[in-house]
Amino acid sequence: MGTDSRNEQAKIAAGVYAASLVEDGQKVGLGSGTSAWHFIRSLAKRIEEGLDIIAVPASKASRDLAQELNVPLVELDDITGLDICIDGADEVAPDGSMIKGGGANLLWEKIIAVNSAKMLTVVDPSKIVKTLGQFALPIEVTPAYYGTTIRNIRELLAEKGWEAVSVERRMNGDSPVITDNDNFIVDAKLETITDPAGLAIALNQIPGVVENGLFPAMSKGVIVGRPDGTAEFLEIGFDPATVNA
Ligand SMILES: O=C[C@H](O)[C@H](O)[C@H](O)COP(=O)(O)O
Repeated sequence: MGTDSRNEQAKIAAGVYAASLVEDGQKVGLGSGTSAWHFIRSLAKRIEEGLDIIAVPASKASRDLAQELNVPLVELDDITGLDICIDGADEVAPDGSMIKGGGANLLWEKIIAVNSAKMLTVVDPSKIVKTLGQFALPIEVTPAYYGTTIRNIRELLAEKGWEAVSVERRMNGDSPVITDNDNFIVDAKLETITDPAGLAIALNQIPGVVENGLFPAMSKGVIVGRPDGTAEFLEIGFDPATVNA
């Protein structure tokens, strides 16, 4: 089995495990990305079997998938918060801090995460890290004056001593990647991210930055799937060495 296919099997296992944790009557946040979509598929099967929940999607793609699978959707604005939200991550550290936005979704995801009583993360083992920062940090910015915003991001990082390797607008061939909110994504590759909370706050002070993909200490538990179809629930404070051993 190739690495991609092994990771896919692991993501399916994490999604199935996560869906088994959802309880009748809950209001559920549906994350985005390939791992979260496996969760949505598995949740849809449980709904077919009688599970009674309502859900809010964290991206247009997740909304489309949920609608196709007859998952009952409501507007977040019409309810007061969610019981649980299940989402993927590009990196997750032992304190529950994450980098998200590898698929250009982060703004709806963050709104949903902060309005959920509990956020759980579904990943394959490759996403578990000791310290965030191998993955370039996605930052959603307005198209208006994005070049100036990128310059301001570079200046902020230099000023704070957060060594940046590169800060670039994300492209898809010759076209900029456009988010669900018609914004651009800027990917900031840092040497390492030692202060996710401080960096997240500082980035959001820059006019033109809509939101960033740092989710500091937000996850309340990590479900790691494995290529053999098993999955493990990691409490926050887990030892990353045991995951990739
Ligand atoms: O923008 C995408 C989201 O933040 C995803 O949850 C994240 O990129 C992880 O996606 P995947 O499960 O496909 O690796």
